[in-house]
Amino acid sequence: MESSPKRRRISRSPSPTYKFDDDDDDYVPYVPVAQRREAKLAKLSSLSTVSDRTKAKKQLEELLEREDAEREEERQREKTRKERPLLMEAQEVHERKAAENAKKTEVEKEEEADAEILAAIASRRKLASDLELAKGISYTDSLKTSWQPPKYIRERTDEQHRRLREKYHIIVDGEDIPPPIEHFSDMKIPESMLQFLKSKKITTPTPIQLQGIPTAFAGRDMIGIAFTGSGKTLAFCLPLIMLALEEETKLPFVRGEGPVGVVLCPSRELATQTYENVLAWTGALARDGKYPQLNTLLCIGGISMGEQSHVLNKGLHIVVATPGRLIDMLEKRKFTFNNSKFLCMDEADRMIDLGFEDDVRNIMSFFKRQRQTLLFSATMPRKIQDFAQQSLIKPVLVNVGRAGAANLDVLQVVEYVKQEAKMVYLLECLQKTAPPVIIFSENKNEVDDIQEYLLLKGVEAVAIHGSKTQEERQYAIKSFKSGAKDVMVASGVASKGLDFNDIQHVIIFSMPKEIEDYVHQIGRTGRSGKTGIATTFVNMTTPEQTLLDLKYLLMEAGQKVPPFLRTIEDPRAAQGGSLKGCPVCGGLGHGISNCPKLEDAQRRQMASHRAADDGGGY
Ligand SMILES: Nc1ncnc2c1ncn2[C@@H]1O[C@H](COP(=O)(O)OP(=O)(O)OP(=O)(O)O)[C@@H](O)[C@H]1O
Repeated sequence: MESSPKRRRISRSPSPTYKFDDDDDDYVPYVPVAQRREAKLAKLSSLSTVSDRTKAKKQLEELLEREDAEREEERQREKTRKERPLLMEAQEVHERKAAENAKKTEVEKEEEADAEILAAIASRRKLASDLELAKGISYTDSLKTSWQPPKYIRERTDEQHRRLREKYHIIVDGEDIPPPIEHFSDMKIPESMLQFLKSKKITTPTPIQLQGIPTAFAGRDMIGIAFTGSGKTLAFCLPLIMLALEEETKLPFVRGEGPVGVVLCPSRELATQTYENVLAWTGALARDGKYPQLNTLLCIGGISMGEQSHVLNKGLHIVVATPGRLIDMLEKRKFTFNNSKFLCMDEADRMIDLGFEDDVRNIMSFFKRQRQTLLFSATMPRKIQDFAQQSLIKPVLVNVGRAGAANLDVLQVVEYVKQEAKMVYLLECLQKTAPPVIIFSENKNEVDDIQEYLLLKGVEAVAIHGSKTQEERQYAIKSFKSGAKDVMVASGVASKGLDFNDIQHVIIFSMPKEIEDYVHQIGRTGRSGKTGIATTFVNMTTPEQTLLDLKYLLMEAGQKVPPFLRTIEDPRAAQGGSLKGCPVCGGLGHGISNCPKLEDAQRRQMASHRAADDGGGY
């Protein structure tokens, strides 16, 4: 007969982690109470003297009485537990919680509510491709590249890297962060590229470049946050160009092959601008004669792909795109991402924002191998950072200045101007500086009205907004960039990330509701180390919360706060609430529960659900 499993010893060499031996040394078998009593009595009878036996018997009786009393108590507790209705228990929990809550300060309550909303947002699906999500694929290591910093930089201590970052106000987070590099020449960039950058007055890396370029060259996923106009475009394009160069040099691309990577932008204008930069930089390399020509495709709505068929007829290295057209091209298999390994999202917060999220996921599904993913923006609220972090592999966060903070090279002036006086005052305002000037309005009709008014007054103005045709938008940008037109009137959406030379003055005709948009708009001036002015009109129609965000932003940037803004009270301060920045939009004047960005996002989401229900979709 087989021996009882309890007694069986498994005779194999012991594993270091698992114990197959059931004969545990610490094992204490259960002995019933009656048996224990008998054992104790037996022990008692073995005592030699009568007095010893009497004393021990008394002790034993006391012990047994105590044990009986304890058991009876436990039985009673169990009985009441079973008999008490669940509702009563729930009521008690509720009362206990209410009492605890009453003890909490307003700050704690607000923090708890914020944490709950954040947790709800964070529970969204991971930003990974549908394929990866479905198959449960997740990579654990960053992409390997052959690049490494020069030996003398590799030999520096962590403390030296830390001091350098501190000098440039760079905050980093992540594992094994590549070192910051203060000179382009130490980044192992081809000489012809260095010369070209020099000819464009780009001689020393900006803070986001000196930490961001080595990070990306090292193959690391990254979240890059830096002020408007601080040179983010070079920080993400250069790594892609170098990667493409390496691949092309190893084995030249032929028709149907490529691209190596893609830069995704939220607007056609921004994509066009980035594309032009990539063309200039790759052109500079090819002119050198030592490097091959890299081919770049601009993939945006509103332009005919036929125009670019010459690019598709060759091997393709880089694609700069907006999401919609890119998905269309990938679905039509004009090219594939089968061998692509680099994805960068410019203005990533906008891109990940509700609405674009599914497009991004869809685009990721076309990648067939591990990729390096970079996210860049001037404003990157904590919500997006948290969400994005889960989608990247060992990401490095490079943050230059508080996410969402304004560029300190912009002098911010806020003026109270009555609605009906705005147009007339605008003319006066235009006298403050020489052109070029950009005027922003949140409303397309207002953009048209302002342009018409300025044209009537003899001001050379062009206008750009979402309802203009692609030709009209291109004409406006071209004539403004070339200096043929002095003033550009633009809707907020069209403004993000556009880099115009030496804008002297930004006039915000209608203050955007979301403070992030304000930061992007004033960021069209004060670029690449130059200073600029931003004048913003506010009045009774501006929501008080927006004014509060503005007040705090001005205070943070050390700007003058006009008296009418100074008088606006923060309700959170009155309630003793917290004055931290909103984790969703970065605004300093409100908490998450009344964030305008969240409201807008929810509205957009509901609208898209409605459209989908109607069989529409977007
Ligand atoms: N290292 C540098 N030194 C001087 N100028 C630079 C440097 N890097 C970039 N620039 C210039 O600074 C300007 C702004 O750069 P870029 O458009 O990349 O800024 P950005 O950070 O992307 O801004 P935004 O957030 O508004 O998109 C460009 O005209 C660019 O040529």
